[in-house]
Parts: sequence; structure tokens; C-alpha cells
Amino acid sequence: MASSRTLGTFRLPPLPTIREIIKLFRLQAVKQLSQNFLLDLRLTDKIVRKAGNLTNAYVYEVGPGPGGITRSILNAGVAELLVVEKDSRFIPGLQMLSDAAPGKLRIVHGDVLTFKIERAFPESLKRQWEDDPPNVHIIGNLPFSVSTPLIIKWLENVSQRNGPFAYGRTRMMLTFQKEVAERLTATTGSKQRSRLSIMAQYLCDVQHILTIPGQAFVPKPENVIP
Ligand SMILES: C[S@@+](CC[C@H](N)C(=O)[O-])C[C@H]1O[C@@H](n2cnc3c(N)ncnc32)[C@H](O)[C@@H]1O
Repeated sequence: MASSRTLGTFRLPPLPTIREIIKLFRLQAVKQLSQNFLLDLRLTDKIVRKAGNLTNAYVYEVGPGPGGITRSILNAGVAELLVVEKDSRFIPGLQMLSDAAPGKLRIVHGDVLTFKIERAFPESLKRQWEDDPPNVHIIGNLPFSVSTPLIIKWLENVSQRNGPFAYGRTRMMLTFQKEVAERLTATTGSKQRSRLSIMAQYLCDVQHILTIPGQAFVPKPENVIP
């Protein structure tokens, strides 16, 4: 009999809702840390579907928080999901998810700005830069105070083919504040064209995939777009 890892048919068992997890573990968003959660699993499923086919993929989720996107990634048939979360309050809820998905979810209590993902996944996943992208994906809904410095760091990593790009042309699916997303995707001549647009588009194929309405987040932030 083949394992679910090979077939990519894993589904999480019934679990408390994200709202219940937030109540259970007292995970109220901390305003100073710009925490805004996605509670609607249909939306997190949609975000994860847009990241492409994750069957047997190795996924690095940055800032899982109460775990909405995390659940959708686990249900997408991944080989392994590694999450890095800075706020220790979220670790017990993530541990519950890990227990529900034996051998699939690795939890790191740490900082995405310093975590060394290049050592975390098997060497065998590495591809030449010119080859098809590796089966390694980055997904995240980070606070905006972190997503901007992080994307600048990752663009530097792309140019040096290290960090997450030691595996090859690793794909990323990230949420950004509306203004940052507009700058990342701004074409020549547009008002939002900036150094960030030029750097990002020179080094990556940048696409605006979907707009998340502010009311999808709890609490509701300023304008957001992935
Ligand atoms: C905007 S919330 C999103 C949470 C969850 N992904 C969701 O969509 O509901 C951002 C998450 O990133 C975490 N975070 C913030 N800075 C971080 C850092 N430097 N390293 C790792 N996690 C971080 C926060 O604690 C929080 O859980």
C-alpha cells in the first residue's frame, strides 16, 4: 500500500476552527506586532491553490500565527511543511496541528529574518538555476513591517543564489500591503515605479495574483494585496 506522502491525499482530521483556537489559546492579535489573521479557510485554501501544485512539495511558511494558511498547505498534499513563528503564544496551537498531521509539520520558534532555510530541506531538492523550479515553495502572510525588509533580503538572496534560492528558483506566494504590492508590480512609466519595482522585476517574475479585502483579516488592517 502506498503512503499518503506519495499519493498526496492527506487531509487533516476535523479540528477546532481558527476562531476557536484563538479563544482556546488566548491568541488576541498584538497591535504593535501588526498581527492580522485570516480565519476563513475557504480564502486560505484559495491563496494556497494560487501558489500552484503543492503535491509532495517542501513548503516554508513564514509567520503561521494561528494556522489558517498552515491548514490549507497541509491539506494540499505536501511532503513537508516547515513553519517559522516568532511569537511563542502560537506554538501550542501549531503543535496541535502537527499532532494532527504526523511527520508533516515542522515548527520552528524563531525569526524569519535570521532563519537559515537553505539547510532545512533535503539536498536532493536542489536544482540548477536554469532548470525547472525546485519543489520548494515559500508562502506567507507576514506583518508589513517584516514583509518589506524580508523581500529585500530575499531579492539579495536571489541575486546570490543563496538562502531560499540555494534550492534553485524557489517560488514565493506572499501578501503585501497594497502600496508595496503596487510598487512590486509597477510597470515602466507608472506612478508607483520605484527601486523596489526595478529590483524585483529584474530578479523575479512578479505577479499580482489576488486582492484580499481588508475585512477578511481579523482585526482589519489598512489596504492589503498579495
Ligand atoms: C499578519 S499575521 C498572519 C498570521 C497567519 N499567517 C494568518 O494569515 O492568519 C503575521 C504572523 O507573523 C508572525 N511574525 C511576525 N514577525 C515575524 C518574524 N520576524 N519571524 C517569524 N514570524 C513573525 C506574527 O507573530 C504573526 O503570527
